[in-house]
Amino acid sequence: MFKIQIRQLEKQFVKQHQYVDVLENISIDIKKGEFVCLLGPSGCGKTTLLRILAGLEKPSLGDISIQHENKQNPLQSMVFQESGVIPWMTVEENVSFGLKMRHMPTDYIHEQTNHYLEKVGLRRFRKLYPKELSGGMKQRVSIARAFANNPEILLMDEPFAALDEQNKFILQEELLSIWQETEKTVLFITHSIDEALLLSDRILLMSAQPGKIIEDLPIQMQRPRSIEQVRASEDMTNTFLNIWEHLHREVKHARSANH
Ligand SMILES: Nc1ncnc2c1ncn2[C@@H]1O[C@H](COP(=O)(O)OP(=O)(O)OP(=O)(O)O)[C@@H](O)[C@H]1O
Repeated sequence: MFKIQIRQLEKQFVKQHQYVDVLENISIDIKKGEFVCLLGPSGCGKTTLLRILAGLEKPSLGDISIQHENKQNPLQSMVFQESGVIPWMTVEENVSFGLKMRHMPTDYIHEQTNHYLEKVGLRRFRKLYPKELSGGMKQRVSIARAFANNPEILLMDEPFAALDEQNKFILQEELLSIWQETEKTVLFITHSIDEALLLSDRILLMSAQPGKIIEDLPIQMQRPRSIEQVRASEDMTNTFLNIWEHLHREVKHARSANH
């Protein structure tokens, strides 16, 4: 059963009075509970694809469908690179915001909020405001809020890109632990090959603009994975090099097309 189906999706934008093809012939099937990473050169349309799935942009052509199993749940939640926390709300209020907006029962809001604050290690900091938090803590708030809202799918746009390496590893582990518990379907954009190898069931590689899916790589290494295991595995090293060469080629191709 596919949770997300994308069929022959195309997207054009008008830039300086000209049509620009940003996404071309994108067809993707994502199973329920899959963790899929999108990896591709800068400007290839990853964020545009996520924004289309979030309902923030319309496709120029093609179809998307997200299976809405429980109509009480929101269809999707999005987590951005820059923290999407609301500055005048405490940590706790930020996490419970979506649930309150949907008028969920008070007990359920408390339960969900406490559970996810615990999962991301923020229970002690529940009364703090975003200006009192580090970058890593703010991203934890965003992740807790996204999962607490119990969406059908999670869309994550480079959520850890601005974090230092240590914080990144800790948040990746926390995210995987929550994902395994909730069995949510996740579509995750990253520029980091290591991150994609650590997190993914599948990596979708995109070409330079106009963005097309040019490889669909299953990552079969057993979980839980640590970055040390990923680096020590010969299979993963080969996949890393394959992706690296692909990105290198695409970036060169994009540069020569621009000159
Ligand atoms: N609203 C818009 N109007 C016009 N052009 C846009 C708009 N949004 C995005 N674009 C263009 O579409 C292309 C793809 O942008 P997008 O942000 O989706 O790429 P990306 O792969 O996510 O890039 P990065 O990895 O650098 O974040 C870029 O050339 C961008 O300038």
